[in-house]
Amino acid sequence: MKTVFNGLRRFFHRDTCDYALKKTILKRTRSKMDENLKFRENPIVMKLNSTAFQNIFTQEVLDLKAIFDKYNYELRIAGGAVRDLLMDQQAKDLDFATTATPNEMKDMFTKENVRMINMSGEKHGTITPRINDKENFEVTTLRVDLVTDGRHAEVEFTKDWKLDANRRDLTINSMFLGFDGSVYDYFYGYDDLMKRRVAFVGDPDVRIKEDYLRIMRYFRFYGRIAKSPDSHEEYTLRVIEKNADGLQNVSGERIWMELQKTLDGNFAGNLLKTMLNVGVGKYIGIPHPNIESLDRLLKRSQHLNLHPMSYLAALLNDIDDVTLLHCRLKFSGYHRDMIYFIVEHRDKNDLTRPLLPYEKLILNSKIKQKNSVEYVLELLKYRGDETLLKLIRKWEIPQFPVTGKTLKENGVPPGKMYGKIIEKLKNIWIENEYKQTCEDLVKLIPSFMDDYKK
Ligand SMILES: Nc1ccn([C@@H]2O[C@H](COP(=O)(O)OP(=O)(O)OP(=O)(O)O)[C@@H](O)[C@H]2O)c(=O)n1
Ligand SMILES: [Mg+2]
Repeated sequence: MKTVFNGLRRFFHRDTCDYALKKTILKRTRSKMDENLKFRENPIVMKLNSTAFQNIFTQEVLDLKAIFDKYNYELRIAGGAVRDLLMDQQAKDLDFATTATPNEMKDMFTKENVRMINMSGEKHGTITPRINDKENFEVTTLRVDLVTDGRHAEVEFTKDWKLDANRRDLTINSMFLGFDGSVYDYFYGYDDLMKRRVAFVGDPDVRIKEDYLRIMRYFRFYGRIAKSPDSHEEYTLRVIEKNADGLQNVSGERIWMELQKTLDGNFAGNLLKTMLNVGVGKYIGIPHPNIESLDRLLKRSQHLNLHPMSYLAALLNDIDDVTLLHCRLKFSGYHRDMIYFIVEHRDKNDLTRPLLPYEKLILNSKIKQKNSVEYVLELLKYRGDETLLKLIRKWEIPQFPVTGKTLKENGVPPGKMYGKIIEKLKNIWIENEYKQTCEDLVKLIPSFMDDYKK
């Protein structure tokens, strides 16, 4: 009760809260559950017994469960792993939910000599024990999100599994799995999963306002679950549209993490278009998307297993757009260089030696050769040029025969001249189709030295 009061007090002193958010908070503090939300009285919908399910029981998982049993706390697998196991996929990582509070867990693990790491999640209920000095597990106390600012939540712990399921984003992510294989499903997530339906738990408006990143998660899971590219529920899309501006306060890194997975999955192009249609672009660094160019890309190259960067590149009009997007999403160096590379070189043509521009890009690149080969392959996929793609895949990268040592042995003084002469020799060697040997090229050095001395 004290937590509720503190939450409310803090909330009413916050002038940044908008009206919709206030509504959300009042509703959750009053009834603790979304009003009028239909739920199953008897939540156990089935018993899992698949191989994927049996595979989760490593010694460490069993030892973790034994500790909770010893202290009489309930422990279940929550969220994503349940969803994946129900689709007969291996669970990537296991998130656990428990009736024990963080303090109770800390006491228990301390008594059992289990080390806990990364205590930063504690105020949201997450404790991370390291079992047998081998594996870390995130175990989170059942909770209700009281006050949310669209990114972070102030929480209250509960013993009610249904309330914890209610605060989760999508019905398919709101199930729990007992160690005996029982699947606990309060909000018809199992039915939705079977129907391949992606829906928020209860009112999408409430769920999204609790954490605007859920807009991006919706599209990611749509790609994972849905059978066809455009079977979104109209109401869900309208609510996303209404809330798209909430994404402006979500960090670029988190947005990019979700978007990258979406563009790596099914229906990437369609989902990107739907996102832009509902007005997400402006808030994720693509204020003026070139949809026609994306359509052309999809037509010529969709079957080539495009990299996420190609989809994004198609939407960008020029290098300035790339810079804007990078500033918003904070790409890694590898991704940043790839998207600059594609946009910079996508319009180049050479009809006499069509491979030449790509060979030059690889041989002259200032970035690691392995990366430049990957960028060129993606550029050709982007262009939909399957003939060149095959040729460049077969191309054996020739070794440039001149090195710094060669220059030194031929009397070039160390310093700036080295780089310039190497570059010049390399271009001549490329233009002559790599036929010249080191001896041939060395003969050209004196004339270049004269040029640079002038
Ligand atoms: N914004 C978010 C993030 C997470 N969750 C809940 O927390 C669970 C775990 O989150 P996370 O690990 O991020 O996603 P998963 O669903 O496990 O998917 P993945 O397989 O990608 O880990 C989700 O299933 C969901 O129940 C949520 O409700 N809202
Ligand atoms: Mg997960």
